[in-house]
Amino acid sequence: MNPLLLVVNAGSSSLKFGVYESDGNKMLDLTYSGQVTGIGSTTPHFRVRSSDRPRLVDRELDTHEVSSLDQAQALVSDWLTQNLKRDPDAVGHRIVHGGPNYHDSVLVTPAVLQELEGLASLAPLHQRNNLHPVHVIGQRHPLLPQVACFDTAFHRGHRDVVERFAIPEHFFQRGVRRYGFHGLSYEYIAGHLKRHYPQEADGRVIVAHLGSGASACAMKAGLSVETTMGFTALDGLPMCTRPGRLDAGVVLWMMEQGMTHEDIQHVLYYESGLKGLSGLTDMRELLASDQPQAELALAYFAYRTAESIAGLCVALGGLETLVFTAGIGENCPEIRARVCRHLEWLGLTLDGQANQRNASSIATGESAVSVLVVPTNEEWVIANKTLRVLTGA
Ligand SMILES: Nc1ncnc2c1ncn2[C@@H]1O[C@H](COP(=O)(O)OP(=O)(O)O)[C@@H](O)[C@H]1O
Ligand SMILES: CC(=O)OP(=O)(O)O
Ligand SMILES: [Mg+2]
Repeated sequence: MNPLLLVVNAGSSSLKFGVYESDGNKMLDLTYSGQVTGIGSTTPHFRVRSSDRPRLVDRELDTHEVSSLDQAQALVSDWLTQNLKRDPDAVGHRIVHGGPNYHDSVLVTPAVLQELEGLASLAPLHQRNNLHPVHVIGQRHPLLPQVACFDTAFHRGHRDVVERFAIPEHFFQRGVRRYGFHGLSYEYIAGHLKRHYPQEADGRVIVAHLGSGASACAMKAGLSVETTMGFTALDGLPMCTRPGRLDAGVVLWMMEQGMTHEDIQHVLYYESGLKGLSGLTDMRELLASDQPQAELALAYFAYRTAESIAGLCVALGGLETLVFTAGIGENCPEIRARVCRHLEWLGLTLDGQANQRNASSIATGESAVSVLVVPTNEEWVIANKTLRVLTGA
């Protein structure tokens, strides 16, 4: 029988999953893909599509039904138990932080699990949530292979000037480095460009992954050469509840005011970014609001995102292709337009109608930079990596 793979991708506001059948060498069919989105928001939603039914499940949830990722995991686990005709042969997980030692996906062993748990404080929104299903599945099915696929792996191998912080060397030796995240998404985009836009893929590309967490990555020949996130998933672009780049002096000031580590962590991971500026977390709510704070949050998000994209141009010596992806990047013409307006000095001009339609190519014919909208698919990358670890290929 063909191996069946389950993929679990826990983001900061969503839980996505996929069930894939493979022939042992390559992926054949996506049996189910599903997601619980808007976790912790006022509009959580559960969707599942199968190969023949695009809306197998399409259910709005009550806020209290899934106010946490734990509840979302229980919901998905119950659904899979009721609907999968047989147990999967392996499970692939998105694990946000791989630390200094993991350059590629690995089979989870008790030692690997222990090391990954040790990184939890570097990704408080994600790591424990990512590892929770590994534990639960491991307890129920101790012989089932589970594979950890890292957000950080795609960025390993950066040059020293990119990977280092300008602080004393011993911190670097102890793992204080710019790791970068969203690597599974960037790897998907790199593969997509190679297949569908081979000429662009060979050139100077920046990918803006704008979801609940947001970052951007400069790529040359499909490889990451620079990215905006660093030691943790706090740095770089502003996000739904994280500030993005922040003067470290602000954290020192908070400590001086008597705030505890926990208080500061909470402010930086749950209360900042769009929410800090406007009180609203979801981009759709912001766009619908007529409050001046909502306008400030939108303007800040677009300005700082464009500013970071401009910074990444230094790593590439210019820019030929800009790709928008993830929840906001794929679905939000207003934000793409605002970001691109800040980049017009690059010779970039957007085709307003194509942008409004979420078309796959949204720059004008005269634009010096081509602008693409590519739906990301981290689950597909995880499924392929899981299969490779299983087969030792
Ligand atoms: N149609 C839309 N218009 C604008 N923003 C959207 C739309 N759909 C989703 N989003 C935004 O995308 C975000 C989720 O992106 P996603 O990449 O799924 O996040 P994550 O994987 O980090 O949980 C939401 O917080 C919301 O702000
Ligand atoms: C790393 C990160 O921020 O991930 P997400 O966008 O899924 O929250
Ligand atoms: Mg995500």
